[in-house]
Amino acid sequence: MIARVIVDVPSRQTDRPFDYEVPGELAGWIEPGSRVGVPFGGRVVQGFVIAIADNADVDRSKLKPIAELLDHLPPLSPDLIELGHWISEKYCCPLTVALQAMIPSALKGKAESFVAIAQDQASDALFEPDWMMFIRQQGGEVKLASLQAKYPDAARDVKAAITLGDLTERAAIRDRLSVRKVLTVFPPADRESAELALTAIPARAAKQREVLRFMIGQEDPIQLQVLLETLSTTSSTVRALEEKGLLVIREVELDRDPYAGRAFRRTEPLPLMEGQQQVYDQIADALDAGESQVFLLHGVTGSGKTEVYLQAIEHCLNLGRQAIVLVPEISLTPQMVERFKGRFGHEVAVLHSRLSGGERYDEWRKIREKRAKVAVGARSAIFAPFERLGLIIIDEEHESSYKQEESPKYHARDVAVRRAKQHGAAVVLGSATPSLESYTAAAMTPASGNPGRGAALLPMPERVGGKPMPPVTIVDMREELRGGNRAMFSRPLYEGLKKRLERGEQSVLLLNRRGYSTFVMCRACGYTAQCPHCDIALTYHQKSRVLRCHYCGHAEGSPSACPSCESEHIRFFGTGTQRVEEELAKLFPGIRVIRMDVDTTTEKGSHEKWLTMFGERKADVLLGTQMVAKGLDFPYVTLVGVIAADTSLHLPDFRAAEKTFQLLTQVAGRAGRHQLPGEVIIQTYNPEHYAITTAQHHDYDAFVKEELGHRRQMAYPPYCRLILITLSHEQLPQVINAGDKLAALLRHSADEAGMHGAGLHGGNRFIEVLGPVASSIPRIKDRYRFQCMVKYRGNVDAVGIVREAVAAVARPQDKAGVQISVDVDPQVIL
Ligand SMILES: Nc1ncnc2c1ncn2[C@@H]1O[C@H](COP(=O)(O)OP(=O)(O)OP(=O)(O)O)[C@@H](O)[C@H]1O
Ligand SMILES: [Zn+2]
Ligand SMILES: [Zn+2]
Repeated sequence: MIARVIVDVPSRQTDRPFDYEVPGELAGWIEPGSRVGVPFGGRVVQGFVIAIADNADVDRSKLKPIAELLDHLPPLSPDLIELGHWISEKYCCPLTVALQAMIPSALKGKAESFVAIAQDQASDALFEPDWMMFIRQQGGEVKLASLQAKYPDAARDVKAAITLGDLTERAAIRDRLSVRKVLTVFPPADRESAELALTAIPARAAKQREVLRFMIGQEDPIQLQVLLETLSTTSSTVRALEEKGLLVIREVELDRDPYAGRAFRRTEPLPLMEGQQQVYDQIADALDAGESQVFLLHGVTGSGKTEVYLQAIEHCLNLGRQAIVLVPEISLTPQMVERFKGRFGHEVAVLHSRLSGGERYDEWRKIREKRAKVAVGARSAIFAPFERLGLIIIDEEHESSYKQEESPKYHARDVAVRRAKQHGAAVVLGSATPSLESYTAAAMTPASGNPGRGAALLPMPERVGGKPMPPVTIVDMREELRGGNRAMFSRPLYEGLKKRLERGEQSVLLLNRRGYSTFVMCRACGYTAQCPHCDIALTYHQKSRVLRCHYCGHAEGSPSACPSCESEHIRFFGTGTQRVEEELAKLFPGIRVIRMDVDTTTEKGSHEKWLTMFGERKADVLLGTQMVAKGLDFPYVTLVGVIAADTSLHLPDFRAAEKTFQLLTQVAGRAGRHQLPGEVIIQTYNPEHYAITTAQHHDYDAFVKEELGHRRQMAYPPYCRLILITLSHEQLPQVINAGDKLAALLRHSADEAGMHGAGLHGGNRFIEVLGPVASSIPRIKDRYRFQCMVKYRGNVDAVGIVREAVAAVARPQDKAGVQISVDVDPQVIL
């Protein structure tokens, strides 16, 4: 039997399967998806079996055997392997990179060396060195690392022993983490005879009696440590009972449950509102039909999308299938998790990056071992290893965080559609502000009947219970300035906050973080602190008083005088949110403010802590960045204020207006969701910009119409697709050279395909190559960066053209060569 293995050596030359012999004893265990250790280039590396074959492509006698099998259940299934091929093709990355992205990082093993005493080495206690005795004591084999640690002076002897063949060396893959096991005590199986034995225990062994009596009355096994603490006894007492055969102590696999000890109040399905019911029925029909179908659920904020998700999932589970729910990392708040745990209890596995590696691994195992039926998580939860997937929900589908920024640069939305096809599952993309890509795809297909290849649009234009959308006031900050107000709060926002304080209601304040970053500036000469390795300003961290670069991690102390003009008028601007907080305290003495930004939410569980506090009305204002804009549902929030709406409008990104509109609409949606009516105040310097005026009127359609006009004119998505190619090198001429070469190759291929050239944007099929130009951050980590952009439309294999051109320019063997990275459908263009 031959196994085709993809080795975990991500490079272009190794991006193909290698054949290995399956040793007889592993034949029954190895299957496609198995994780194995294989000899490769003189070491042992991890790999995935992607196929089993009878015959090898090469001379079979030359094949090496698989060294080891790493898990008893293969972590990947054939459908995930197929998905991996698709990702590697579509997003231009090695297959191993795509496969690695699908499994928890705990399973990214690394090789470890072991040394063993050779079979024919007889024991010679008199003359054997200590280290040899040590290996014998350990059962004949030890980790090389532990031998090195214990006998640092023996290196020469050990090496000699290996050369002579007295010791053999073996490599194996070790996982970063393993299953956590704890000693657990089991109650006596036969309680009657245990009662008898109890009477036979002598009175002086009172502790033993107490433990046994306790265990007889115990229904479930109990962790040894807990037992010892409960009865304040020692393990020798329990061991004594074990020796008498009265109790059993065994190692039991433990799940590191991040939500352990948390009681989630069970919720029942709510009777659906009419709008919800219509949407639900369509999704349920698709689930019943078991055919893959994509829906775009366009529901305004507070329209009750989550309840529709919950009931659709319930229907899916009743059909014996499983469901995945993706939510943006930032809104994967306890409030959100609670809603799913509250409905489906233990059947929910939660996967997000704030869990430790071990916790994430255990949640993943719950899915793998069929103990969980619903996975709620961020982007990578799309790979949850379910076998019969029925439903995939992507909440806030417009969020750019669904696109992974490092390789594999996949978009979870596109992967979801592909996975759903494999399983005959339904996909529900939900948003109050759908991305233009999804919306145009859905708008072209009718909501009922056969939706063909696109998505079916499911509108929910009204809030639950007919509650009105909150009125939005736009404040022109230029007018405020002309009127003599130079503060960061306009008069209407100041009045609004004051009123809320008087009434004991709550406010949410959003600071659009981008552009408001923290920096150091000299007031005398205008000097700003720059990273010496990247062409970008350093960020000031007030807590630690250091200047840090967000791209390369460079850190330095903050200067007390200007390095450029030696003036002492150098100012450190704290984070925008810190400044707002200070201002609030000045204006409203005694005001209780919760500030949520990167600085206050790094600690584990801090999100939860702040939101719980706010929910308990222990604060008047929740102030924060993007993270306060999404998903929150608090009944006493009656005012939402946006401090500066336009900081994101002028970014060099064709999606700037779309992102601004989405953010404003989302945050406005936090107000007046329950009994109390809400109000929204947006401060801006661009009051007539359509992204702001349409957000004011909650008018998604008007925004889309205007924005699509611009996109069509400039030939940007959704009117075409993009591939961004970034080249980098430490030497500027090298990057420029490689960039020119790459662009020339791309243009040549495009011409050959007969489709190159400007002015073709009107056609149904075109491909255009832009650049090379310097990236908008021209240098990161001492590497200069240039980029080319490929725009294309229609039935063109642009990815194929790019792949070939990149392969021709890049020399992967040459580590010092120009690095080229390809981003298909980029979300961030920097
Ligand atoms: N059928 C229903 N009957 C009564 N209340 C409901 C119903 N459906 C939802 N709700 C309530 O309405 C409120 C808003 O619902 P939900 O949070 O699901 O809206 P949403 O569309 O997800 O909003 P957003 O996009 O703003 O997060 C919640 O408090 C929810 O409990
Ligand atoms: Zn830097
Ligand atoms: Zn200066």
